[in-house]
Amino acid sequence: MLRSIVRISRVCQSLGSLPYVQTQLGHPAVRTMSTLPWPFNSAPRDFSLPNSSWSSEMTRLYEHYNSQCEVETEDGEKQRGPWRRLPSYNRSLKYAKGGVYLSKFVQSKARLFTRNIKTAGAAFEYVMFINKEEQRSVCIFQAGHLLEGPPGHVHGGAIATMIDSVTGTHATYLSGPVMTANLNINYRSPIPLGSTVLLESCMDKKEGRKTFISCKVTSADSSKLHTEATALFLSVSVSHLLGM
Ligand SMILES: CCCCCCCCCC(=O)SCCNC(=O)CCNC(=O)[C@H](O)C(C)(C)COP(=O)(O)OP(=O)(O)OC[C@H]1O[C@@H](n2cnc3c(N)ncnc32)[C@H](O)[C@@H]1OP(=O)(O)O
Repeated sequence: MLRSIVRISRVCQSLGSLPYVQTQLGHPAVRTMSTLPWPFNSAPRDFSLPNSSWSSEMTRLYEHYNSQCEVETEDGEKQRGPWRRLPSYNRSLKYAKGGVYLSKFVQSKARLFTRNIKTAGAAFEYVMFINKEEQRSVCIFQAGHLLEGPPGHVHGGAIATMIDSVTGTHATYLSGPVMTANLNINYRSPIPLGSTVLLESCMDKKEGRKTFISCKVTSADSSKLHTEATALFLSVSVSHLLGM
């Protein structure tokens, strides 16, 4: 028991020195793993890559943003573009530095809420891109049949979940470990089940520990506003985040 506690505290220290977000955003350790061929490749499945459930609209938008993650210079050289795709796992803690040990002790059966359904396309299909310079993000979201609220339309709680996830990821990217303190949502028009929508978030301001983010959900062609939200995130310590 004592040994476990010592191990947990060491892991917490190493996590504390590493912004939590680095895990989600392609921590070098994850990249190294993914370069090894199978069966030595123990990298987790990245849930934000295209799969057969994606609609043509979802795929088109993915390709639009993905093509801007790497651009070609006039000399034909490739360089990083304005956007960056964020990988997404269903058990992020396990893939943090030292997290493989911590995940054995902390909620070992826990899975990221939005990534916990195995059937592709059944619930939350999404991919998120960040534009660091413009401090904004975009998420392409396709709502599956398990997210029904009003007949044929997406449940308001599922929309709130996506807004919290997108603004929360964005705030984490900007400010390190954070928790949602306040989330304010206006539902303007229902989202048809199975449709692809865009969630666009931008940072409004940062004041000390507070990061203010706003977000809007629109149809894929941006012509229809579905939902608007503002969110406040407070920077927290890693131990607060893990409830320790
Ligand atoms: C890559 C990662 C991907 C992540 C994606 C998923 C993201 C999902 C994010 C979540 O869903 S987090 C889960 C839902 N949130 C929670 O469970 C948070 C529960 N609440 C808390 O843990 C604490 O209340 C909290 C950390 C938010 C704040 O507690 P603190 O003790 O750190 O702050 P404190 O109460 O001292 O307040 C600090 C400042 O914030 C202000 N504040 C706190 N709560 C507020 C609030 N709700 N509304 C407005 N202002 C608030 C407070 O007035 C004060 O302002 P001033 O400094 O100007 O005086």
